[in-house]
Amino acid sequence: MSDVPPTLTAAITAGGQSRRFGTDKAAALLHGRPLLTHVAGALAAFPERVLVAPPGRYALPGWRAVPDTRPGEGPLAGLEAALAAAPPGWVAFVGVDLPGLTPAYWAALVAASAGVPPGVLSVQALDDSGRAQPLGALYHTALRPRVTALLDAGERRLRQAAPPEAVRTVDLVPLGLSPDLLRNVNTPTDLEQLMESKR
Ligand SMILES: Nc1nc2c(ncn2[C@@H]2O[C@H](COP(=O)(O)OP(=O)(O)OP(=O)(O)O)[C@@H](O)[C@H]2O)c(=O)[nH]1
Ligand SMILES: [Mg+2]
Repeated sequence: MSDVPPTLTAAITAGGQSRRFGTDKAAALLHGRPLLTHVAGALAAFPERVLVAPPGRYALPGWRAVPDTRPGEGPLAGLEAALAAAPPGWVAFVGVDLPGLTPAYWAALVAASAGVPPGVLSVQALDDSGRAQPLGALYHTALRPRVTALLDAGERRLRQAAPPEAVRTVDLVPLGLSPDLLRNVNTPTDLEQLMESKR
């Protein structure tokens, strides 16, 4: 069965506390729709869709709810749960606070994952300062033992999930995509600024 393409999985990590936002930012409205709905909409074409969140917190039709392996331990722990829940292959991993990501953004990352050497286990877009973005990125399920070992050792930074040599970066600009897509919402002010910029 080695000629069957591996399954693409979309995973939204939504187990955060929104401390900086003040209320649950997944439910905050942008252009009349919750941030969670924006994020999910961009990933609707993925054949597998999982939502890593506390049981019962959100109802997202078409998405399989998966509990955290380590509740409250942050997005790196959310990635561990996502990689455990996904069939072997690439996982598009995103938070609730990246409402600007589009199907074209994800298609660019998926295209960049095709034919990478076996050592490449993550595909990450470059932001407007040229830094690879670990949230809103692809991770291969082969990273799962590494992520578990990192968490066991006390690491909590998502950026550590893949070592630099295992990351394929994607420059969005030559693809006609704006790094502005990566603007994320941590505070109410961040959301207000997104509302002012047109979609
Ligand atoms: N599954 C899971 N997701 C998490 C966890 N902590 C944060 N996230 C998610 O990771 C994404 C980015 O995290 P943050 O921007 O730090 O969100 P947050 O932790 O809710 O907000 P702050 O409390 O302000 O840091 C969001 O989608 C969060 O819901 C967690 O423990 N488990
Ligand atoms: Mg946080």
